Amino acid sequence: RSGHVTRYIELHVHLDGAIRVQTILDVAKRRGIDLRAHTVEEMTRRIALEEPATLTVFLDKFNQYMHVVAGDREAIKRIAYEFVENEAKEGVIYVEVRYCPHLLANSGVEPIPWNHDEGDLSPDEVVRLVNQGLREGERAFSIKARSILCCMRHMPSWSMEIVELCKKYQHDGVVGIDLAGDESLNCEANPDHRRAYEEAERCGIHRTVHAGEAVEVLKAERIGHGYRTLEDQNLYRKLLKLNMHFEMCPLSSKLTGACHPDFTKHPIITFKNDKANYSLNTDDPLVLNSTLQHDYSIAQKYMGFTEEEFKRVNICSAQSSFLPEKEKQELLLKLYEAYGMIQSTAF
Ligand SMILES: O=c1[nH]cnc2c1ncn2[C@@H]1O[C@H](CO)[C@@H](O)[C@H]1O
Repeated sequence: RSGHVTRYIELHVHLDGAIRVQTILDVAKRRGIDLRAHTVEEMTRRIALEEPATLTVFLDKFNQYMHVVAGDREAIKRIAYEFVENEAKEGVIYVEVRYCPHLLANSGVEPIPWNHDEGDLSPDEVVRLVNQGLREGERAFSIKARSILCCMRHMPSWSMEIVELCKKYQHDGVVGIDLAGDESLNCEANPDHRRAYEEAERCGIHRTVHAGEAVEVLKAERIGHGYRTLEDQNLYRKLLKLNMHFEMCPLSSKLTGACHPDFTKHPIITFKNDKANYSLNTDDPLVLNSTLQHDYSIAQKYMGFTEEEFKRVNICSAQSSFLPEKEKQELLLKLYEAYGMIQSTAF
């Protein structure tokens, strides 16, 4: 992409949807797991979604590889570390990465996911391993990484445990809670999810939710995607007035079938024209076989984005990040400097 913006913030990306294919192959080999795919190309073809499908088909792709890394301490830490390296290479200076600790554990989780036998890796230790990987990555690549823990729509019984983990690690890398998974399961009002979000609010844990209806019920501060809020103009106007932040993922919205595949008619264009508060994100670069650069070039090529709008988007992202106020101001200052909006304070 031609242009000047080279410093980014990413707020909506799934750690388990952002693993390197080579890492999956390496871990499978070490653990003696037969993947029936031996090269990065073969494995990528197996995982990647290339044509528009449904969210259900999209989420099914995780079945191709999650069993390889789940329950494996070394793999989980490595994934987190390499994730930070990937983000740094893309020019990201601050990222909030999300995942569900229960989906990577093999003990203290009911049911144990991915048909694994019971082991001894608990969701709590998963969070510690991810934190370690992220922290080492931060030091090695000089960027900042925080995490968001995901409740899963189909597993309301995990949600209270997730919020307890958010509380436990609130001052140790975890900045928020999310509700992810298949949106055809219409379950914002599920009492377990609801109780978890109430507890999050009570304890000052920041809240984002995949899908927009959830603002009132779950007291979300940000909305994952939310393209369809445009279909309800009253809701959309209300959210604009509230300065609600929308985490937009261009390529993902097409391939998960959330939006019409014609990017030139994409809802993001309306959000842009209305100068809404939103970010541009990859969502799941592994499953989409994509990069943040690719999402930005889609926005530039098909949605009429200018460098000015890219700057505004990243400033909105920093402002809507889940960082404490002081760190948020530091991050904003970095962006203003990178975008030539103030004189560098370095000298
Ligand atoms: O675009 C998405 N919409 C909803 N759920 C998702 C999406 N991408 C990934 N996940 C789900 O979130 C879990 C935790 O990271 C993933 O395991 C996947 O099941």
